[in-house]
Amino acid sequence: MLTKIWRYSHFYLTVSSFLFLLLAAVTGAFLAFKPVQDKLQPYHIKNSENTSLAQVIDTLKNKYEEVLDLEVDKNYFVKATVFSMEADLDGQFYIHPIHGNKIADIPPKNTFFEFLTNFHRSLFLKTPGRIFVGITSFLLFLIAITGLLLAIKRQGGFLKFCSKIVNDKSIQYNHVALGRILLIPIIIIALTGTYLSMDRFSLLPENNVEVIEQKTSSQQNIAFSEFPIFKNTSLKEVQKLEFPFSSDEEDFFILNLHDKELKIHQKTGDIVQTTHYPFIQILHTLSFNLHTGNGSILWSLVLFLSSLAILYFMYSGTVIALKRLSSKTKNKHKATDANFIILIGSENGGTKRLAKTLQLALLNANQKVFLDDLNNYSNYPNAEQLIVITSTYGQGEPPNNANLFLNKLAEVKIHHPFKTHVIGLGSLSYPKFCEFAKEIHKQALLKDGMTVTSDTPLLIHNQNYEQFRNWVIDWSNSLNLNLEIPKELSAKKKKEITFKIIDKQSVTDKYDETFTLTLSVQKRKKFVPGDLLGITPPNETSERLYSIGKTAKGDMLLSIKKHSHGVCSNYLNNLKISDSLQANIQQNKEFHFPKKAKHVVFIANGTGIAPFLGMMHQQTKANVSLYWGTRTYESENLYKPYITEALHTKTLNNYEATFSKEVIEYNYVQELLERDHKNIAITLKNKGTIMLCGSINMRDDVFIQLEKICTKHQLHPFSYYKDNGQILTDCY
Ligand SMILES: Cc1cc2nc3c(=O)[nH]c(=O)nc-3n(C[C@H](O)[C@H](O)[C@H](O)COP(=O)(O)O)c2cc1C
Repeated sequence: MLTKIWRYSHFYLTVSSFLFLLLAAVTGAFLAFKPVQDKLQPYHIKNSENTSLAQVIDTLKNKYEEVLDLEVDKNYFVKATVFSMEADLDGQFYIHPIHGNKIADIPPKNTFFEFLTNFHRSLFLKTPGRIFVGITSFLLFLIAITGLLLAIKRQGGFLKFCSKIVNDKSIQYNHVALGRILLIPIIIIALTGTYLSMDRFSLLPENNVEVIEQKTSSQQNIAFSEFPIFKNTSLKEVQKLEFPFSSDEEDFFILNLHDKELKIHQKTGDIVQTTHYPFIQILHTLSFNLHTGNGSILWSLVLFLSSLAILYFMYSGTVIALKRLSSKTKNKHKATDANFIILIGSENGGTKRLAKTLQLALLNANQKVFLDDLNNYSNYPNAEQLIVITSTYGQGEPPNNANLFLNKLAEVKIHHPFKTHVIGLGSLSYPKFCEFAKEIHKQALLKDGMTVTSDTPLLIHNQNYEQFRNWVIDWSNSLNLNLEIPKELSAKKKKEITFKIIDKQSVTDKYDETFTLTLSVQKRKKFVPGDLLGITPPNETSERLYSIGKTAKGDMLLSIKKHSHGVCSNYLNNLKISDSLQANIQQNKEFHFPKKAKHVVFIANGTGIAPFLGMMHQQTKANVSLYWGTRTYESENLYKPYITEALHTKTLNNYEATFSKEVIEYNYVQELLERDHKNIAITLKNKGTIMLCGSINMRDDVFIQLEKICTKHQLHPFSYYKDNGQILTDCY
């Protein structure tokens, strides 16, 4: 519920301030260069900020006939106002603080920055504009805070806020990851902007000024340059020094420091009055400097990046919001009339898109279907089929529109039984893959009236539409519905390219047939081992994905197990040398060889070895071990040439194989890992990477073994290395 409030607040606050925020961020980005421009003036004398005030006064008094005042700006450039008979040494100009010479005239204000500053402050609308800008600043503060709360929720709690964000390549990832870096500067910009506006409109409480009168202690006249206060004050502490108007004792030096103003007796050097600035004034200066970057190039750079980030957040936020809005639910039939009920758990709309495809297909087949959020679960008197489709978030938690479902499920009695199917959408990058769907499936099995037909829910990684579509086809066929469901979810057709088969090797043992295809890529299209090749066999609609390997010559290598009824594997097996093949290359950056790691361990079973065969040739720097599980000695022959060559060229340092159908000591890779626990522990400890490719079962067994190794060697918990990006998987 709270998340919903934050999300809506975040959304509506941004919408309401959109235009002003846009203008403020664009102008703010340009204005961030003002401190740089200021600092690039030639008046800056390095280290002069430590020069004592006494030294400067002495120099000026000797050099000019009369000195009126002295000012030190944020960049420690020193301005003096003097009287002189020489025309060009009269008035206010920049001086060298050590020898007092004039270095430059005060330049006229930069019209570009003047213009931008006015626009940024008031949009040229005078007082109403200033009010709008002030309110926008405050709204930006609220947007940043609600964004922070949402990011904390997304990460699974306050303590996990700084832990690694799983990069699912979504725009939401960029939104959160960038937000986490620049949130603090943005909050500072928003708060200081609000403060300056409030100050401008006198909305801040009045603070009493503290004035302390001091009695003069000495009667002795001393030279200015000997005044203790001048000797002990360096230029960097000074804002302004006004010289006495006349030699009359009633006229004093007025020295403005950063936190107080001092009245100094012009003969004795005694401080006769100290006025401490009110806190509000100090805060004003601080706010001004923080908001404008005044005096600091580094901070102005941060302000520039933050302004750009605000623009990016507005763009990415709009895309995220549009995605959510476009997946709003519309129903033609009522819940009480429908025979098909689709209930969804979705946070970002991906699940909804799949569910809506099914809803549309059922409507086109003249079926009464009702689609709703899992949280709205109730009684469905005419329901025959219930399809639950849900994603999982956080640490295996429900998405927002499904957090009440399990309680409702327990409460609502079912009067008319119906068949129930559970589909989970998740990502294998998370330790608790589709956990919420699994929980629903478990509860549904126990619920009277919900006839659950399969032992396990359908679990889908990365919103794989193909898998979902295949399920819909099987399900609708079993009901004799023959639904028409589109071949592709998005209208965008992936770009296919032509490959030529240049080699084929196969091995058959008594269990199965496995073969490799070497493909030459026309037009030398770029690919990296670990990318995926999407192949749709002729007269077929569904695409199959194969992990891509690479030969030493740079050709593409595929490793395929032939399934007796497998359409795609049979199609590929029937291809002959010189035949061509149409397919598309899909980048899979999460499974590329880690360029920086010094230790890498490859773990694979079956044809999962393919990407590693390519990766071995691509590297020379890391110490690489390959653990591979297969069935028989014969099956190893297919890959032997690649492995032998890599061992010879030392791009592979260690190779261990297990054979599950042979009578030997080690049958499965996880057993070899147990034996070689030290190698694994060293890899994890030295920030190395462990890459897994093969079956989900192998992955689960290997994970259990890796957990044990972490405990045995007193390393961090296994989840730490996963979160750290040291464990990469491509399992199916
Ligand atoms: C912050 C975050 C946490 C996630 N946590 C999990 C998780 O614990 N288990 C899982 O299987 N998937 C997890 N996922 C992946 C989503 O469930 C998956 O991307 C899903 O398709 C999103 O569907 P939706 O767009 O309908 O919300 C997470 C995604 C994000 C962004």
